[in-house]
Amino acid sequence: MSRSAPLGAPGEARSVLANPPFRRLWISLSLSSLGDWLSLLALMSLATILTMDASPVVQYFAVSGVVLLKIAPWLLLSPFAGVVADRFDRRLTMVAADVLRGLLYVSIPVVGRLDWLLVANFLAECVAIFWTPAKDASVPNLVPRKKLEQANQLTLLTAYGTAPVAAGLFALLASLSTVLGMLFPAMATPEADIALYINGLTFFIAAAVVWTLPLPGRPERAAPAAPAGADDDRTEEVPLPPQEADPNELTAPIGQAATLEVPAVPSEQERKAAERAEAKARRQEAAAERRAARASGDGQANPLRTIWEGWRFAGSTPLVRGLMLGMLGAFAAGGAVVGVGRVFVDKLEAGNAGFGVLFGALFAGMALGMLAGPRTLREFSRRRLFGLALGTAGVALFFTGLVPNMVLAAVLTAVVGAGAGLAWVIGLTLMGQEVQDEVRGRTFAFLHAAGRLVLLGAVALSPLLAAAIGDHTLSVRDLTYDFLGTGAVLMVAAVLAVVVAVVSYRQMNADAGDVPLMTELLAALRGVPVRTEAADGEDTALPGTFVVLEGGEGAGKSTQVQQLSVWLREEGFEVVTTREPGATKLGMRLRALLLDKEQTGMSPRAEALLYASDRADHVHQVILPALRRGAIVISDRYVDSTLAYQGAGRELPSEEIARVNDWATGGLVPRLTVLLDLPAEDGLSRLGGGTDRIEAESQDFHERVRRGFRELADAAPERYLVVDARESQERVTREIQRRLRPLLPDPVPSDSEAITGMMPVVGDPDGDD
Ligand SMILES: Nc1ncnc2c1ncn2[C@@H]1O[C@H](COP(=O)(O)OP(=O)(O)OP(=O)(O)O)[C@@H](O)[C@H]1O
Ligand SMILES: Cc1cn([C@H]2C[C@H](O)[C@@H](COP(=O)(O)O)O2)c(=O)[nH]c1=O
Repeated sequence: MSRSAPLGAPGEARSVLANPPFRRLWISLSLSSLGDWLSLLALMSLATILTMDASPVVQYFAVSGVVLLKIAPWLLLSPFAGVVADRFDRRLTMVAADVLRGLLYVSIPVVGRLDWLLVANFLAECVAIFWTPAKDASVPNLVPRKKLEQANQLTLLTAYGTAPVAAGLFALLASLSTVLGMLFPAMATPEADIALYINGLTFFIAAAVVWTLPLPGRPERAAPAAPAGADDDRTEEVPLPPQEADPNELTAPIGQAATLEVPAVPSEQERKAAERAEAKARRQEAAAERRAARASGDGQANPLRTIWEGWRFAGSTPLVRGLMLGMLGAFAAGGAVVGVGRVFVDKLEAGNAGFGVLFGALFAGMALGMLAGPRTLREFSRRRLFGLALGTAGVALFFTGLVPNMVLAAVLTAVVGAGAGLAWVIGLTLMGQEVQDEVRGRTFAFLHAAGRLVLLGAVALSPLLAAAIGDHTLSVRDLTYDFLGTGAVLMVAAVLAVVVAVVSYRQMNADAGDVPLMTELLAALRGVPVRTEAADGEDTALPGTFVVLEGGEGAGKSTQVQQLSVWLREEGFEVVTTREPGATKLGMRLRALLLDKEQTGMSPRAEALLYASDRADHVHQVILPALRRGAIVISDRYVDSTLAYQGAGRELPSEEIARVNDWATGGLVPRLTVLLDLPAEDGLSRLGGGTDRIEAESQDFHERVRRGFRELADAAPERYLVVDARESQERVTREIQRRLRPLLPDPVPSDSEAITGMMPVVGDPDGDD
């Protein structure tokens, strides 16, 4: 994930709010949230007042009915809401939803009956279901990616920060009820009625504000015909004539499609290549149109299919899976707290005041977590922080349940709130960044639906569980311990939160590089970065697969790169083959310098830095763009070559080389490194013709290089495949295929035909399939 400056300083909040469209959305969200909380309090109070003469059971059901009817629609309608958010004009959806909700809330005091209160409350919640994913999915359309975290912090701050404001407002209205009753004699319950009118008004204002937002008419859909250009600003993809190319003209690695500035007077070969590329683009465009028509029938996509796709997506990437799991675990734990919280406080003999304190501590903690957490841990990996925050909340909750003491409970509840708030803001941010616009609405809708289901289940089951466990007093000699059923439920919820935190941490940390957690945490607390952008967030969630072939001279790397690329393209993948040094324009110049035998006396450090410099450009220009669009990148040499040649060969300290290269590459680590292992003598004897500056080094040097490579592979066997390069070429290829196959993504999705078709096949300079 990119390092966006978290909120916490006024300047940071201002920088997000300086964006006028987001500022307008935020104002409308603040108003709607304030209205929502106010209406909850007003409806519960109204339900109590309207059932004043009924039995306590009816009164209990009336009040809890308000809450249940707020939750139930989410279970029924959420999936459809996601489709609406992804298919329809999000601005219109939000405006219509705000107006409808405003009308419904205003109608409650006008009608003044319990049955209509419950129905209108239910209907308003049904409408809110369509509003929420439309809003969630719109935020990334209004703010730059790097500011998403701040934007989400602000919207969450509003969502929860307005709760105490609404409570204060309602309390004020309640304390003025006598005066209000005199001013508005027609109102039976002036504070609740006025709260509901205010609520209605906030929704009308919100609708007017949203109407002014510059949201796209319909959500952006991925353009299947031009995926390669989606991430960068290239204008034209032209297949290169690989080997004959003039190094000064080309910026691409071997056999790779690259961006070319078409020369004013193109050569015959370039003209043909451009014609072929144009013809291919036309074919791809036609195929994309056919696919789009097939997918949408008469322009209308099948909603069930779209829902299914959204559902499948939610579980298809470790990151989203980890996030979903973590957030749902948090809902379950939160539901248990809500379910037993009031009784728990009673058992501590703290009554309503105590409940108020815990309520306040939770919200204060959440605000602190959302605001200060990302700021304090600015340098910490967001993927790791999510699980860590959740785990911290779980541990605090465990001790809240274990130690039945009101003061301690208040402090620990604040910690629970801080952890939950931090996890929530990070979770939403990561989802906003990682989930494609096309399915973002559905993903958020599923999160809301599943979250409410889990919440409802936890709220309903936790009191039963507490009752089943019961309260016990344990005595050991003079010591007694009150073991509360409610406390036990909190501990169970805490264990669940910790387990979920660990699982989601592991899922999301899978690609996050190998910086030890404590090292990173301590560095982050000191404000020192130990990770770089590529090692975290965005770049580790890259859809592509990065594979490197390493080995000494003549080991067969280029041969295997070629074999693998042919195989993978046949399997339907987009493949980018590349090499070091010399994959970019700058790299070609560096290569010429580095391998020039005339270049005598180069210092080992300068040599290492030049290779690292070539690599930095390579990663930035070639590797990352390809990985971002989902390609399989196969590189002939990478960081290990510097560690082996300049580290072991030139005897430079390997930690220093690793550090420089970590910085140069942004921490990008290959998914698999294949080491073609061969005695130096055998490899050198395979090379015909003259030698370059490095090949010309002594046999001792090359033997040290070989040992260097082997030590690297031995140290991290899970990331390496070591192959005996004396075996036949075919055998070596088969061995690599066997190891690589399980690491490959699913076979190409139906609409990526255009992607694979676009890439030239190695050995086929035409670039045609
Ligand atoms: N498994 C093998 N057995 C025998 N010869 C091989 C094998 N693999 C490749 N060769 C031959 O060895 C020579 C060097 O192969 P290749 O260029 O693929 O090696 P390389 O590792 O890329 O070399 P360099 O160090 O120059 O980058 C070529 O002539 C190639 O045909
Ligand atoms: C990436 C890298 C390479 N080298 C050396 C190894 C080779 O002798 C040449 C590259 O040429 P080839 O095409 O792979 O034969 O450069 C190095 O010393 N350090 C590196 O980081």
